[in-house]
Amino acid sequence: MTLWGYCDDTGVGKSSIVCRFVQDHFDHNISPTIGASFLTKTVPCGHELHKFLIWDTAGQERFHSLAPMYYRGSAAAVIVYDITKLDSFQTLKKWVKELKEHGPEDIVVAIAGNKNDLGDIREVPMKEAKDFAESIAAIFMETSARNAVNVEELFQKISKYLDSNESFKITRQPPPSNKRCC
Ligand SMILES: Nc1nc2c(ncn2[C@@H]2O[C@H](COP(=O)(O)OP(=O)(O)OP(=O)(O)O)[C@@H](O)[C@H]2O)c(=O)[nH]1
Repeated sequence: MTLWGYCDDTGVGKSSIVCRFVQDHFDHNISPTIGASFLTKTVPCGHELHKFLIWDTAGQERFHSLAPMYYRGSAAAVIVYDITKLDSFQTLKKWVKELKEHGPEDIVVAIAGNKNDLGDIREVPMKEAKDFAESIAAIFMETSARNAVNVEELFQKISKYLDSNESFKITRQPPPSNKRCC
């Protein structure tokens, strides 16, 4: 799975979403990603465990050319924009186009409108983003890594979607006896 998104000034919150998902933690002073970070998390899904192998890619423009290295081998891609930055939503559309043209044919696309705790300075209406996601058959959720809103749910939704699709590539592991694991 690959996460990416881009915003001119501060980041859209990709690393913060992954940090919330993997460690249930939010760092106000998180550093910009250089290149990409790799993290894993195993979550229960029905009677199985799903192991997420996550590439958190850098949003800065100088790293854009590296993106194909990460999405080419991915079963799913989460494209993140910042609901308070219209330009990040416009950039998301460019990434969707690139993914459709150069990404794996069956890649699952999820769109996350992050920072929804900042709704009072919102620039991207939720309906516009939802309609766009529907038009490309993508999963859509507004999230807040800061307030832990919809982050777990986003990954659960992707997990369920991939589970219902025979061609998914997330590693399956046998569940341990009576034990939940993360
Ligand atoms: N209010 C609010 N701020 C957030 C949220 N998520 C991230 N941030 C802040 O946004 C800034 C950028 O977050 P990052 O997680 O580094 O963003 P990124 O997309 O990984 O950035 P790059 O690594 O540069 O691509 C940081 O100051 C975070 O604290 C959120 O849900 N709400």
